[in-house]
Amino acid sequence: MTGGEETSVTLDLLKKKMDDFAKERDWEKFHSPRNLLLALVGEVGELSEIFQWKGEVPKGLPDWKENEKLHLGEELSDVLLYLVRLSDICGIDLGQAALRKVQLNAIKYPVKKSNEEQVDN
Ligand SMILES: Nc1ccn([C@H]2C[C@H](O)[C@@H](COP(=O)(O)OP(=O)(O)OP(=O)(O)O)O2)c(=O)n1
Repeated sequence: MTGGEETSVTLDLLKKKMDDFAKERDWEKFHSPRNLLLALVGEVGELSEIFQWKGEVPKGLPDWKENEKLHLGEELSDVLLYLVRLSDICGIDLGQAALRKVQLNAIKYPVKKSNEEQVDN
């Protein structure tokens, strides 16, 4: 189910691939923040359609056919690629921003406190 030659995929590599893709087609004019956001939301919709009406599905999707998983990978990728591109076009370092957010989450939800909350619930 691999679609590329790269062994290590980084956000920077995906950013570069999207930039090359747009430049080669002279599509940079279409990749405005608003257009990319709308494209991203559209792809989230396509991703949601895959799960729509299925009810809850077990982790790992053991009963799914290979072509269904391939399709899921494609829609997840569209979401990721537009998110990476939107971040780049907005001048946001997505990797650094996400790392910072993980740290903020840990401060907001300390381990001990969240364990106590689980017991309370
Ligand atoms: N102006 C565009 C159009 C497409 N893409 C790239 C990013 C996405 O990864 C993918 C989206 O392509 P489509 O709009 O053809 O969407 P799908 O691949 O989901 O096809 P469909 O909507 O027919 O299922 O192509 C892009 O960067 N800029």
